[in-house]
Amino acid sequence: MKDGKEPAKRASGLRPQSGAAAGEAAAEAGAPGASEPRWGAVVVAAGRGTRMGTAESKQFLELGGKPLLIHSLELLQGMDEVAEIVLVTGASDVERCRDWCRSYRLSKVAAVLEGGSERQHSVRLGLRGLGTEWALVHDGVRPLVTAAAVRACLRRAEQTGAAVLAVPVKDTIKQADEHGVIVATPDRSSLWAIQTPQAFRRVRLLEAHEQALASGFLGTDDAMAVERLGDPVSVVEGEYTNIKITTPEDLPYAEFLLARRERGAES
Ligand SMILES: Nc1ccn([C@@H]2O[C@H](COP(=O)(O)OP(=O)(O)OP(=O)(O)O)[C@@H](O)[C@H]2O)c(=O)n1
Ligand SMILES: C[C@](O)(CO)[C@H](O)COP(=O)(O)O
Repeated sequence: MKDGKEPAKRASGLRPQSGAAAGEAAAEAGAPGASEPRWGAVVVAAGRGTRMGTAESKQFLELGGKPLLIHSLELLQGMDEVAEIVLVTGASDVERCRDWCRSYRLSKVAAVLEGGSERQHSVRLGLRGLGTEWALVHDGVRPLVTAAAVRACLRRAEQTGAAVLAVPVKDTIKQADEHGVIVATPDRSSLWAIQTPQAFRRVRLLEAHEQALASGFLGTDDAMAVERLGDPVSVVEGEYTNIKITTPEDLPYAEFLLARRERGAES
């Protein structure tokens, strides 16, 4: 992986027309949906998965018979709101990701780009590859997000400018000092566990990430970059099943949730 400060390399055209260009063409032609907001998606998959500890990066491990990453790409591919997708991955994985995009017929994937050393850098590089007014950012390791949840997040962002999926915290949360002694118990009623997608006006999010880079700020999600500019970011209640595959026990749980979903039980 290269350092995030270098410019993003645009792929040599998995899909020739950018979402913005496609939207303009549709508007000119008076096509249905021409006036709908056109979303671009950055799917980040350039992490090393150190907490998972597998030789293969977790985003490429098999889930339900296909690489884990493909699940959320297929979901976004199927959503009318999404005009184009930029996939960001590690330097040595770009070619196999391009191959998968072709074989899984992910025609909305306009580019597969090389990411940066931190999630924040990967997002910024991905945003530079999009041409849409609105941008959502999704972790490639959250394969179980549903279209209903994504849609709710996008709709709220269109109303407020910025929105993220989240679920209310179920446990009591404690803050402990360096000796492991509790120092505070924040009021759980205002605490949310934050997920992706996170949705914004693309130019504002890019500006937020560029300012974060310039000032050496490193956040663990995209909202943090926007919050520090003073912009309000809304939380949209999502689903507890939208788990991030992070540690080994997450994978069999995801298999269970996927199988249950495929049997037609609740999501
Ligand atoms: N330099 C990075 C780091 C992370 N990510 C992506 O950001 C998402 C969330 O990150 P996380 O779960 O922390 O993934 P890893 O960084 O791979 O995991 P770990 O922290 O255990 O190494 C993942 O889809 C991951 O691939 C990325 O694109 N570029
Ligand atoms: C963005 C995120 O998914 C929100 O929960 C998360 O913060 C990214 O992963 P990490 O484990 O914090 O690196």
